[in-house]
Amino acid sequence: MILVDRDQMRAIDRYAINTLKIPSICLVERASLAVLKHINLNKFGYFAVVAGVGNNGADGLALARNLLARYKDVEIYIVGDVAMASEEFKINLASCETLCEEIFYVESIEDLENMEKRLANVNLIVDALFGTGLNRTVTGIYATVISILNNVMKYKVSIDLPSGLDASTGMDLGEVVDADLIVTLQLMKAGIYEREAYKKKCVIEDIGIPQKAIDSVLYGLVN
Ligand SMILES: NC(=O)C1=CN([C@@H]2O[C@H](COP(=O)(O)OP(=O)(O)OC[C@H]3O[C@@H](n4cnc5c(N)ncnc54)[C@H](O)[C@@H]3O)[C@@H](O)[C@H]2O)[C@@H](O)CC1
Ligand SMILES: [K+]
Repeated sequence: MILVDRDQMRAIDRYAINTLKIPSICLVERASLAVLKHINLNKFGYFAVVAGVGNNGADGLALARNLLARYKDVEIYIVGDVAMASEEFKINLASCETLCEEIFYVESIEDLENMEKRLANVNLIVDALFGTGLNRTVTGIYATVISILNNVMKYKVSIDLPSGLDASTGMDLGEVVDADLIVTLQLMKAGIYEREAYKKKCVIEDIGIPQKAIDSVLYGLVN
């Protein structure tokens, strides 16, 4: 099995997007469908997607949109400054706004309390706060959100990485989402593999990044 650290995975993403000209939004869509594949829609009908404003959040919003397209109940919680969001996030948010009545921007203590209360009603929480972009300790509102997710005792699916886990070392960067299932994208992250508890809950899903991107970044192969 190929293991990649944070920098390697991000370089592979960049190679696929910049050199192989695969639109980033297509990778995000593939990521969302890869996660959807692992959700039992007969068992779960009421979802919360908790999203940061990077591309992990974009994956989460694309998943929310795909769940909404299947007439599922979805509440969306956004943590972070939307003005600073990635393009892929903004595109998916615009679509979610047309489909979903329940988009909550989590900024204040009242917002956190409201989120905690409402999460008691959902069946499944999607963790789309941080993926490979996480590069420092989780503090402040993000740490509180992760504590709430862990306290509500609902089934949790993390996209790419449990938010708070260092993709390279497997160290906890503060609070970490206690995921029931991790759908990691394209390649196994060294940080997940390091931690038995996470590794055994993790599946790897192809999102269409060509082998050429992997060979080029990991082995310096170019043709
Ligand atoms: N186009 C792409 O690059 C792709 C990205 N994908 C998804 O996007 C993820 C990477 O996305 P991003 O690079 O946007 O990053 P993330 O969405 O993982 O994180 C968002 C941002 O949070 C900030 N951040 C880091 N540590 C923080 C902390 N402790 N507290 C607060 N903010 C913090 C960083 O500025 C980072 O860019 C992957 O894990 C994967 O889920 C996939 O959809 C495949 C394609
Ligand atoms: K995540």
